[in-house]
Amino acid sequence: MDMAMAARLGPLGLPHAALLGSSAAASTRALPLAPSRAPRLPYPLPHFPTCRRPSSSSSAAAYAARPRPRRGSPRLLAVRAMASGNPYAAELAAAKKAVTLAARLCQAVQQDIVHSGIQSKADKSPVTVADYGSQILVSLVLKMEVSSGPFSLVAEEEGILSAIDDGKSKGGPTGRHWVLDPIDGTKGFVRGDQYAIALALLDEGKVVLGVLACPNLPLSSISNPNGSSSGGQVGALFSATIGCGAEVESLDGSPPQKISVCSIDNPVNASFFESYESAHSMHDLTGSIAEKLGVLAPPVRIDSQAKYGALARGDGAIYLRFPHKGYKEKIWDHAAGSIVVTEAGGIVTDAAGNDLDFSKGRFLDLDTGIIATNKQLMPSLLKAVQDAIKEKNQAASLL
Ligand SMILES: Nc1ncnc2c1ncn2[C@@H]1O[C@H](COP(=O)(O)OS(=O)(=O)O)[C@@H](OP(=O)(O)O)[C@H]1O
Ligand SMILES: [Mg+2]
Repeated sequence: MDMAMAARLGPLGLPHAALLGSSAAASTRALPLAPSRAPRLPYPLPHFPTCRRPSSSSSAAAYAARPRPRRGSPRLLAVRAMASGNPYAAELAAAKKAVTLAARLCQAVQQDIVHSGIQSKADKSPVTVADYGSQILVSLVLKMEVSSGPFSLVAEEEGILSAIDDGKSKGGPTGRHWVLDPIDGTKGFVRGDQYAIALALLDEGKVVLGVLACPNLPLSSISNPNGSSSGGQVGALFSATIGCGAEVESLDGSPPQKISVCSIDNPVNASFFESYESAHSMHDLTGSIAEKLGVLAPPVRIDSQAKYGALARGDGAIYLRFPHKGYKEKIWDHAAGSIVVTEAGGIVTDAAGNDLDFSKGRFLDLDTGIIATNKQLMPSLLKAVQDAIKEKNQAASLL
């Protein structure tokens, strides 16, 4: 993000409110929800990964002429999984469908919340409807589309309704577990700002797939709002599968585009993302890290894992997250976002430079905070982080 753009972010500490098109009228569309007649679901056109498509023209012609089963059928998913060479292709397609559908529900509810001004009242029921509704939709779609083996879902919302009891799984180092945050960035959602539906798959303790639906994030870079090639389209779907790279497409189903983190190697040209809520990340510490590193641009504050998506496509160079003492990070707040960034060529670690370990159950066991950037900036970022933490601890010990 350049300095001119940073200066346009506005004086109220609400950079994304203006920049990211966060007014409900501009950024959300009232899309029709699923008809109640299950199991017919209004799926968007599926897109499939392109890890190893045939490259020669004759094999491409044979590929194009292959017998085509009914769109969306389990057999089609299996055939495409084999053709693409991506062992998680069926799961990826199902995950994209699931979060796209959940995003439609959330968009409709957010529009209602913002229009009715309900966010200022004590009544939390619309958020609850969207949260549980999102989880139920994702759970149902995954169960319908990915039938092999036992179904295990680690999700933010546990219990309450028997229909979402699937969210009670504890995760862990063995087997496959879906990891879901049905609305990540609830505060942003209620404010009418950024949020995400974040879904990942753990296989033997490793994140192998992640999808992030960001209904209010512009499809093109937020670092260059004037250079938009997507006609001001809002609503981005990020996805990544281990070893296959990361992609972004519109939530309306445009063809996926490969994405990669920025190649900035001088912190002077870097910008950094952090939590919108100061209760979720220590803005004084992140400010000190940025200063030590030599970052000149002010922080770009965005709710939810939309930050990981924006970082993965190079809208900014660095992501810093330092919760206040005692907070335990949950796996659903980072699983999808972290694989989108690493598959886009970035690095995600804790404050000590360790990889995030998603095999320990519902929580991440990590040192102090989470940082992400490209390979060029990571060594100096780690040093700045450690220096800033030391300085903060020394100052605290003097009190
Ligand atoms: N006290 C505290 N400290 C740190 N983190 C917390 C805390 N409380 C909640 N959370 C989790 O933060 C998730 C959203 O945080 P983000 O940083 O992504 O967004 S935000 O800018 O703060 O809104 C948020 O996600 P959702 O609960 O899904 O909205 C929480 O999982
Ligand atoms: Mg969350």
